Amino acid sequence: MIFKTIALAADHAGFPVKEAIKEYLEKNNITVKDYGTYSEDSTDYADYAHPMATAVENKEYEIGIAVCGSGNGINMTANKHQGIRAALCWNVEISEMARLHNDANVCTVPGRYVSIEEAINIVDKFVNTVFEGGRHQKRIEKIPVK
Ligand SMILES: O=C[C@H](O)[C@H](O)[C@H](O)COP(=O)(O)O
Repeated sequence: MIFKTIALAADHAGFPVKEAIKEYLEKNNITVKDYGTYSEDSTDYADYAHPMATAVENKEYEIGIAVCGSGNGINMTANKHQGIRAALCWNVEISEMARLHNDANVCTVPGRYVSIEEAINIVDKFVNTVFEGGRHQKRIEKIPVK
């Protein structure tokens, strides 16, 4: 895997998938910081997405992986951070493109719409794909609002 330190976040809808991802990453000797949530009790995705995104933005962790029901809420929240490029990765190909073309540093997964196996495959592709650079470099540099 390219990345060795990963921050995790989820709401209640993403909790089971987040737990499976955490187990998978730890089995692969990745240093994981879990920003919660820690159960399926109803909660608010922004409370977990913001700390995860801050940690990635501050380079405490190389990338983030975040799960909510649709993936959208947690994705929107993470993308409010200047240093974050969060991509909604709903299949393996999109996950690969998010790294190849967008140098995404947060992978958001729609926990209610993918199986555990699909989620692991999405994450596996994300953490093993290198940004292509080249023409894509100047494009990602144009994303932030100055
Ligand atoms: O974008 C938001 C996420 O999909 C949430 O996980 C979802 O809205 C939670 O829904 P509920 O409160 O009905 O479990």
